[in-house]
Amino acid sequence: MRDSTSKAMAGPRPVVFSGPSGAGKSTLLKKLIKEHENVFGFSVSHTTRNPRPGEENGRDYHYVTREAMQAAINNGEFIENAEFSGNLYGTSKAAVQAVQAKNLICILDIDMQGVKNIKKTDLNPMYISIQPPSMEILEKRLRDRNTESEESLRKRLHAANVDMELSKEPGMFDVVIVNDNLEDAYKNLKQALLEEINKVKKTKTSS
Ligand SMILES: Nc1nc2c(ncn2[C@@H]2O[C@H](COP(=O)(O)OP(=O)(O)O)[C@@H](O)[C@H]2O)c(=O)[nH]1
Ligand SMILES: Nc1ncnc2c1ncn2[C@@H]1O[C@H](COP(=O)(O)OP(=O)(O)O)[C@@H](O)[C@H]1O
Repeated sequence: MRDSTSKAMAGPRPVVFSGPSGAGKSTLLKKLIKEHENVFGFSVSHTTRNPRPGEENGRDYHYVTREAMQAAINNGEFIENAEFSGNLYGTSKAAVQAVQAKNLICILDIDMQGVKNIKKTDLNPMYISIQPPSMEILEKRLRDRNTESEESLRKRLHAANVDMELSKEPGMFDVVIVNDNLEDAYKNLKQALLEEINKVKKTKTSS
């Protein structure tokens, strides 16, 4: 039996975002959080990859060594963790609690392994998949982003193929958004979250 009391106390239902690297998750999430900063909070993951130009420790990720991260995982500090493209990534319990303590909708940006592992927990989020219009467009966007080496690009494109296949499994996601035109994708995203956004706004104005 799941403990509904602790969930009710944990605040609004979290939202998990997944989809291939380069699909546009960060772009859409940043827009969403900027427009609704009193509604959404980002679960800041840990990673062993290096920060990209413009990324900030503690805001985009907690950048850590593999040794430190493995020790924290062994210590039971993570809800889930995964190896992606040669690096460790994970959601700490503290990252989610920090958002829930503010009574915000907690947003998780995680890969497919993370989605599968979160499904085994009692977090009970809504699952949204962000997909590119095609593999060709995905590759172009990833190349134009200019953040990856040829080796990393190859790994990401391979993972994207696997991800896009796994995403087709019925029931894996509550909502699938194809990010072709950015403004249209953003509108669809807001529409999918409208009910949850209104719920949070209502509790804020009535308290
Ligand atoms: N399982 C899991 N995946 C994560 C986590 N944080 C980020 N990811 C995923 O790791 C992958 C790589 O992320 P990143 O290095 O930021 O590259 P990008 O997706 O190309 O911008 C993406 O699919 C993210 O969704 C996490 O805490 N857990
Ligand atoms: N709808 C879109 N049309 C064109 N370019 C896009 C669109 N959405 C995102 N991008 C660009 O594609 C690249 C990958 O997007 P990003 O948000 O980093 O993806 P992810 O977080 O899923 O890896 C970025 O350079 C971003 O500016």
